[in-house]
Amino acid sequence: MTDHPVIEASGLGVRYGRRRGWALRDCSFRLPAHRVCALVGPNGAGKSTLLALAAGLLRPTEGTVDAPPREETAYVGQDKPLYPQLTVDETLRMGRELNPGRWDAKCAARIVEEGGFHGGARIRSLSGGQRTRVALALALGKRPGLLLLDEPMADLDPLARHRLMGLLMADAADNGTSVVMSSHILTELEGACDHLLLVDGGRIRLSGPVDDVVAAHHLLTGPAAAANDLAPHTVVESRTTGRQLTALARLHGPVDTGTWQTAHPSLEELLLAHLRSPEAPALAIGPVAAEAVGA
Ligand SMILES: Nc1ncnc2c1ncn2[C@@H]1O[C@H](COP(=O)(O)OP(=O)(O)OP(=O)(O)O)[C@@H](O)[C@H]1O
Repeated sequence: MTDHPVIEASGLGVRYGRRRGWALRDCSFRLPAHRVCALVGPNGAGKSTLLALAAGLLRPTEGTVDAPPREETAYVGQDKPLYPQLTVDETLRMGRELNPGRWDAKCAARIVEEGGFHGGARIRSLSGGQRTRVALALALGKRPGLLLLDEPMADLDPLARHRLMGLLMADAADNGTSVVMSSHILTELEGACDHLLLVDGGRIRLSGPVDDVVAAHHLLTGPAAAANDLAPHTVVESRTTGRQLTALARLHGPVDTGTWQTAHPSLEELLLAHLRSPEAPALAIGPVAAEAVGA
């Protein structure tokens, strides 16, 4: 495993037309190769835009993005474009013909077989979740170095999602695939992803290895009257219930453990706190271009 980046962006910005605002602005980050990166953010944050840039489907309005060439990249967007008149088997055959020399027929067939539908079924007769499965089979069958997934599991039932996620992660680990996956299902990301990119309002809010980002935050619980104690720290979010205050913070020195109970947040707690506090200072851990680094 090496730490060279699979995607590197510098001052990246996208505007969909002159009269529109910036969908992405001043985004600088490095995503390490051979890792699974979670791309998180509210609706309209810029996640799909970022994935389309990495896939080479969109050109930046400003800045640069370096990513592997298209033949080494598989991209599964939200609107999985399959040919409705083809059967599942014909679709996989097309995958093989389009990817000579690298097509992994076994892997693609396994993903489809787990769905329990017939290879002779026409794509148009499949449900949304079943089509997602075929799109993922096409993407993984390509044996990509970089797999870009835009909310891949959104229309799968919980069991199918759980199984497919397991298969995807095992396959990525076995083959050293770099994965970037956007998702709104925060619980799904915990344990599955080792790198994090949180985007909000077109800007990078958090970036770095998941463990390091979590370790950089503390959940503090203490008396509301002692709120001033938190002044030296970066408070992402604080809430008061009666006389008790709970805060998610990045500490810049010791806290009085006689007054404050401290614990590390779960990834979900951390992400929710940042999503509720879009004005909190950004944090970048690891090698990134200087402009992405915040408090
Ligand atoms: N083709 C387009 N033309 C014009 N504006 C667009 C286009 N695609 C995206 N946008 C705008 O760019 C911004 C970012 O959209 P994007 O789809 O990247 O967000 P997202 O984080 O993927 O959202 P979601 O979670 O809802 O999928 C939004 O304000 C959106 O309206």
